[in-house]
Amino acid sequence: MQIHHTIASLRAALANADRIAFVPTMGNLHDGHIDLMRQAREQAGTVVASIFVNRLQFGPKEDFDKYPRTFENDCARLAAAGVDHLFAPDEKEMYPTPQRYHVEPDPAHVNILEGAVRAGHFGGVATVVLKLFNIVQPNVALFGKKDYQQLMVLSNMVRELALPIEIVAGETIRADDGLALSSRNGYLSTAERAEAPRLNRQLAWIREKLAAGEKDFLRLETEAMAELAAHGWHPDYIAIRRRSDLQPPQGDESLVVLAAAKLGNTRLIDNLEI
Ligand SMILES: Nc1ncnc2c1ncn2[C@@H]1O[C@H](COP(=O)(O)OP(=O)(O)OP(=O)(O)O)[C@@H](O)[C@H]1O
Ligand SMILES: CC(C)(CO)[C@@H](O)C(=O)[O-]
Ligand code: BAL
Repeated sequence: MQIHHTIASLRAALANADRIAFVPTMGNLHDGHIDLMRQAREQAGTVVASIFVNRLQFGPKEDFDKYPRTFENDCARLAAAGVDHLFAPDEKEMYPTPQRYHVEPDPAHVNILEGAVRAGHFGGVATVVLKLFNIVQPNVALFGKKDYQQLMVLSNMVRELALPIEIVAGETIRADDGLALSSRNGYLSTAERAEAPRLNRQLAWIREKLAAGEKDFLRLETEAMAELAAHGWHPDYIAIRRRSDLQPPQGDESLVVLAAAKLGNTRLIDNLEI
């Protein structure tokens, strides 16, 4: 695997690539990331991953400074997964001057759920991903469903800006007890880690109730949040939405139930398609 810290080096290496599959990450890699690399390998002859902790998508009180950085380990995992090129720029390379040109996603897509809690987050994600797309110029890019709203926002960006890139969604990879793998799981204490699968269990409970014909979405959302709160969580939302644009369902659409909640100092998200 070749490691590139500059745009010039990556561009030179990719000059003759035929078809490129790209997986952007913020590092501290786990099996969820590695599954995306595996799918990327099936998509194209050249696989590019990136590691960049993007300041633009973190709020002032969020965990940018303490976000886990495990570069050596990540490189070993990417090489073992058959990644051809790793792009790992520092902040000066990505943002040599303050980033003044920003992507402003559709407010209807970002003023809800994660975006309502993390103001400016999806603008920061869209801006860095568009810039990474311009640097890598992939044919296909892969993102995990764990970050369901991110996937929706980026799919819409690609469509509205007519980027010639196919977006492929990877299923959420979970621990045996159901907890969605996430770099932020590493912040959990032993007791919190034992409690953490309850988030997924509440989503599964909602899915079961819906399958059994329950129609009162608000009751399910409220009861699931109350159950979390009773076990020491601070839920931001549990919401049953239509998959296409994450708005409240109007009729017979395909649904997804999404959740975000804090356990101690750690904020976890998860979702289940219904
Ligand atoms: N459990 C998972 N299964 C599948 N894909 C995942 C999983 N976790 C993360 N991804 C995907 O990996 C890509 C990079 O994500 P990122 O580096 O932010 O990892 P993360 O574990 O989600 O970290 P964080 O704790 O910041 O949410 C994104 O497309 C994300 O959706
Ligand atoms: C897509 C991404 C790499 C942009 O920084 C990040 O939001 C992530 O890791 O999901
Ligand atoms: N996995 C999404 C990146 C973030 O939480 O900032």
